[in-house]
Amino acid sequence: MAILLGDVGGTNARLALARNGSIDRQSVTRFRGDDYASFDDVVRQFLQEQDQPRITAVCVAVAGPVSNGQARLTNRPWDFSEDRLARLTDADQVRLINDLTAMGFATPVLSGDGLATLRSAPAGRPRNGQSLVVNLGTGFNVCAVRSLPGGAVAALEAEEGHTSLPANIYLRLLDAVGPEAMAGFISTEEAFAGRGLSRLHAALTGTTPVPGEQIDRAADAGDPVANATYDLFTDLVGLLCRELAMRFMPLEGMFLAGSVGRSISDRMDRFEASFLAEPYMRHIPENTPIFLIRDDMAALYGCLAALA
Ligand SMILES: Nc1ncnc2c1ncn2[C@@H]1O[C@H](COP(=O)(O)OP(=O)(O)OP(=O)(O)O)[C@@H](O)[C@H]1O
Repeated sequence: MAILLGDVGGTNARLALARNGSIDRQSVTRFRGDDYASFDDVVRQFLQEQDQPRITAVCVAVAGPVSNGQARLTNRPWDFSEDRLARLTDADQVRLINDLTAMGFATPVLSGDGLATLRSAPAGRPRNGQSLVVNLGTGFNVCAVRSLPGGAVAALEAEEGHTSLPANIYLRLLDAVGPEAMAGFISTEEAFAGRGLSRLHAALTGTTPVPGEQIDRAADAGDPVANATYDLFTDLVGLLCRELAMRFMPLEGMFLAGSVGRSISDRMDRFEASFLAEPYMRHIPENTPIFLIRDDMAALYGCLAALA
């Protein structure tokens, strides 16, 4: 008997089994979305690889909006339904949740190697039980988290990636890339997900977009334009996180996540300079610690917590 857990992003899907209240690490498997026509195919293949265990419950985190037991990935044409998953797995209990909501549910259990402190805040700072997960991956989104009595948390759904860019970020980008290239930077997600980093690099080099991991490798190898792209991108992430700090007041911490989020973690001096640049109400970002979620399984922990 096992619980089936899933974390489905625009690029990757991770599946795992949980037994006796904890995730079986051996079972965690990553599937590339491009290799499958549907999520049902991924589930079938995973269960076959795991010798068809009896599934009692399912929770799948999806990178897209969820309502009435249905969900659709924002960055891949896959749809999900609790009823269909129940039929496919024979489980009695099936729950679909947003992937950032899952990350929010995971925040209380992340520790050790799974979490790095990128920026400390004063120990005696005011506390308010609020934190925020900020994911920069194939997509962009946030999850506001509030502690509840007894160690539980409330994790709020949002579609922050589909908000308009703040004016200060828009103007910095306009200055760097010119009006023609600005047409692509229409929303927060278009600027801050992986394709935003790629688009920025393409605009600065005058070439076609390449994946973020390629820009990251070029920057590590000392390529000047890749480094200039990362410097500007990190400045912009700092400005955006200042906006998010004002909107959500996450005095317990802001948790950066996603492959793109992880790739800026060695540029925290630049991040901090723009995070704290605005003098008005600076005490709020100053009192906000910044963490990096390094654990690839974070959303899976959140799925398990969501079934509890
Ligand atoms: N080292 C890296 N540096 C910069 N960008 C990267 C790096 N590795 C992967 N990416 C980019 O990150 C994005 C994938 O993000 P992630 O690995 O967090 O996947 P995901 O879980 O599928 O995303 P999401 O949950 O947002 O849909 C792609 O745009 C990819 O090109």
